[in-house]
Amino acid sequence: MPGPETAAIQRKIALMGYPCVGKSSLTLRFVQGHFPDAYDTTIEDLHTKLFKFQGKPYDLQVIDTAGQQEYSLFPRSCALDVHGYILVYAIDDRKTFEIIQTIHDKIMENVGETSVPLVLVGNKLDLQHSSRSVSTEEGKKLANAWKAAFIETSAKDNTAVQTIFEHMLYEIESAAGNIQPTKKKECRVM
Ligand SMILES: Nc1nc2c(ncn2[C@@H]2O[C@H](COP(=O)(O)OP(=O)(O)OP(=O)(O)O)[C@@H](O)[C@H]2O)c(=O)[nH]1
Repeated sequence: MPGPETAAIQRKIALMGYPCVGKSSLTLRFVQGHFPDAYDTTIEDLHTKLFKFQGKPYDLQVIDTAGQQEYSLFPRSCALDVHGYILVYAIDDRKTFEIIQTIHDKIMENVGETSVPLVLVGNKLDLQHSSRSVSTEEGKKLANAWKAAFIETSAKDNTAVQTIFEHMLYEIESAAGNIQPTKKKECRVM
């Protein structure tokens, strides 16, 4: 006889960052497995995905936010019941990296907890040889200052996209005391 089914663990994750850094492309790559070929400005989308992490089933809700500029208001949907934040910049666009600090500060102001699970993502890694303008070291340093995980990805080439969400769940579950950190916290870079 089959055993009782394990209920999926529900976690809500928000992607934030300047417009055009690839938040929707990363989300669609992860949720639907493809790279959209047309750019479509996001108002705000909520996606769901069943995902297995460390042998456990997760029911993920992924909020793909409208891109935030310097003076954008903090999205209300990101203020409540969000377990972790994925902050995205594009490695070929310095402005998107500079603004990620402002977005980080707004998260801290609005969520009001000292420790918030965060993953910093440098997207568009496929452009690293032609037009990189933010170094890996700079990304790593910022993530260290925030005590966040760090990863460089390409939604286009499907480089390390799933790893973003594994890092996110690791940050969420270790902050909640549900898993033991395996080693002293450090950046995980692909
Ligand atoms: N080269 C490259 N282009 C990418 C990558 N990810 C996204 N893009 C392109 O960047 C543009 C913006 O992508 P989106 O995913 O719509 O960006 P977004 O951050 O969701 O944008 P907003 O909805 O305006 O906030 C599109 O033209 C994508 O094709 C990537 O990994 N590499």
